Amino acid sequence: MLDFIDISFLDILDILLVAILLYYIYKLLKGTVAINIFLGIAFIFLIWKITEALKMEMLSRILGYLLSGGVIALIIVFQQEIRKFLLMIGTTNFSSKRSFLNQIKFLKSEISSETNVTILVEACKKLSTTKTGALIVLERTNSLDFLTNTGDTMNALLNEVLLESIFYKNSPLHDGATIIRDNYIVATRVILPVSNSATIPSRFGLRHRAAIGVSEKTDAVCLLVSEETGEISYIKDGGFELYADYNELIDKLRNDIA
Ligand SMILES: Nc1ncnc2c1ncn2[C@@H]1O[C@H](COP(=O)(O)OP(=O)(O)OP(=O)(O)O)[C@@H](O)[C@H]1O
Repeated sequence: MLDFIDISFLDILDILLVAILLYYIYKLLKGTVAINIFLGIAFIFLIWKITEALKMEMLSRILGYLLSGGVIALIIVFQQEIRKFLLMIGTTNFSSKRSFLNQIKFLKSEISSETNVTILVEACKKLSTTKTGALIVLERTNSLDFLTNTGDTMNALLNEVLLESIFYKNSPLHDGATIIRDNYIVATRVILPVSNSATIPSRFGLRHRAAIGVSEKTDAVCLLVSEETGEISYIKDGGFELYADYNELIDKLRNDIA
């Protein structure tokens, strides 16, 4: 009687993989209009499965044709998202680049690969007191190469004065975002994808939307100094990470990029 509860290991694996797939799709579409299209399709799929189970031949066949024929339409509608999805999967380094580097640290003792978080926060504090706008993106496991190409590449060891001078208002490099990989500034004047999320309060402009955008599309985290208020924001996973003081911010950063 309880035959239907007979769940094998492969069933659990199947459910787990579908859950991971759905999570990635949700992460990709969160805050965009595409999420409504996705929910619409999921709803039609659910109805189709119910009509199939209830053996409602005609309706299930119509919905089946609609869904199978719609695959091509979906590829066209979601062209951008599919591209980003593949990029996200393709650039996810499951073995964690940093832990690998840490393991072979003894081979390159004089070169530090770990981001110096204190330098970052000290630079932001200085920029904050002068109300100088800044947008710093910290690469994690997803490669940001597709973004660095939109700006000027450089290869400079992270340095507080250098960071401050990049964002200095009259500097030719101050516009756009600066990308940090390990302990290096690898690009400046980078154009980030802007978030369309309707939940971002209207007082936040493009700088904040760009920081949220890149943290939605990739696993990068951002430090942002507002030109208007001098406030330092820490952005992660498409949202603001709150912190009580600078020490907590440093701890959070260390945790997230270690
Ligand atoms: N897509 C983008 N990618 C990277 N940087 C961007 C992007 N859009 C805007 N910026 C940066 O943000 C600056 C404009 O910020 P804006 O005033 O619109 O933002 P804000 O969120 O209100 O921040 P602030 O509080 O500093 O004013 C631009 O000069 C540019 O340097």
